[in-house]
Amino acid sequence: MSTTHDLRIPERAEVTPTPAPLLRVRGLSVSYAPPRKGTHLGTGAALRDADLEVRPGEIVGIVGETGSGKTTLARATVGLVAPAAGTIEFAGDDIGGLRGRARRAFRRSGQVQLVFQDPLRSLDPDLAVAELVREPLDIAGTLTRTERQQRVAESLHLVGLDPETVAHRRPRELSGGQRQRVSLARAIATRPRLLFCDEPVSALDVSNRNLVLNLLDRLRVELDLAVVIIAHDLSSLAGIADRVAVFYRGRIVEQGPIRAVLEDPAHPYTALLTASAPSIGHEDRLRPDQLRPAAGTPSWPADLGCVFAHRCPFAHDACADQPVPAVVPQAPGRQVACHDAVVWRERLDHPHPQKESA
Ligand SMILES: Nc1ncnc2c1ncn2[C@@H]1O[C@H](COP(=O)(O)OP(=O)(O)OP(=O)(O)O)[C@@H](O)[C@H]1O
Repeated sequence: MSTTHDLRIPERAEVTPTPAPLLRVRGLSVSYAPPRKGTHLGTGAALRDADLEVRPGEIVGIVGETGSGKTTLARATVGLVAPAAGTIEFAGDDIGGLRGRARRAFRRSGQVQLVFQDPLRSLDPDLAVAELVREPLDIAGTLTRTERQQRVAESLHLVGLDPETVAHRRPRELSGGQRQRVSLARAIATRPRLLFCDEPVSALDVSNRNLVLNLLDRLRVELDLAVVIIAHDLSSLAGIADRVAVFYRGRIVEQGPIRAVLEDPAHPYTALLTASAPSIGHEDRLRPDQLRPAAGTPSWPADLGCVFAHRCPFAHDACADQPVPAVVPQAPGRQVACHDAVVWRERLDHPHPQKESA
């Protein structure tokens, strides 16, 4: 039996004004392969029914395990893959619906840039740093030759590299941290308003990680950038992101202000992530073993109901076969997709009757 819980909280009397979103993604689904005959749109999609907003000057973290659809959201936003459903608005314009020449023109404008995961693979090994950073400006075609040269030098300075030292080097002649900075310089050369960084620090050692994360924080202020950081682990986002969206199997299962999400996760998967990362969360956080299904728990199909049901210790029949509400407002700025959002915690104190008698 399914139980429904009204998690809506009353409107607050005073609402702090927030700037209009720069990016507004609604019901976005992306499929790399056409849907199989007789199946609904979402089946097999890399991203399903995603809602996300990013405001100017904000850093939003997106976190989830490999293959959960994080990069797909970024690729759809920069126009590298067309949505199967849903809308993508950038600065009030519908960019998800752009096709052909219009889509290429938007990409060339460089207003939204994506820093790829692996600079060694994404940077052309035959080009020198100055050419790599200048290339997006050549493609945009809006600046003179002199302006482009100035912009290349400015962009390298902004990421902490000395143009004189690195301009003529090839990517293989740089350290991992320097290559990451060149990727960033290339991405900011067009002065984008929104930057997606795919795993910007996963290949770096701890000291370089902090340097690059601090650099992103500084760039967002100096260039009034909105930044989306894609990460595998919550801990690399904890000190830098304003908000976080948690992905699981192509769905956003929870999002909200990062501190609130880390300290009081409303989705069992987020709780499992925080429980598994001792450096974040708080003293009362749950233990991983409390958030894993007991032996003998049925293996739920993933496509019909909740994508996390097969790993969720609190799953019941409705989780297996009833669509999860896309968003359940639960607190200001927070959204969670779970049949039993928040109330699953009560089961920790009052175990399910079937389990007591087992
Ligand atoms: N070009 C592609 N063609 C076909 N399938 C793809 C393609 N790119 C990604 N996928 C599939 O789409 C799903 C989501 O992939 P995506 O790269 O968005 O995940 P991710 O969360 O970014 O993973 P990772 O952390 O490993 O980068 C995965 O099942 C992946 O195999």
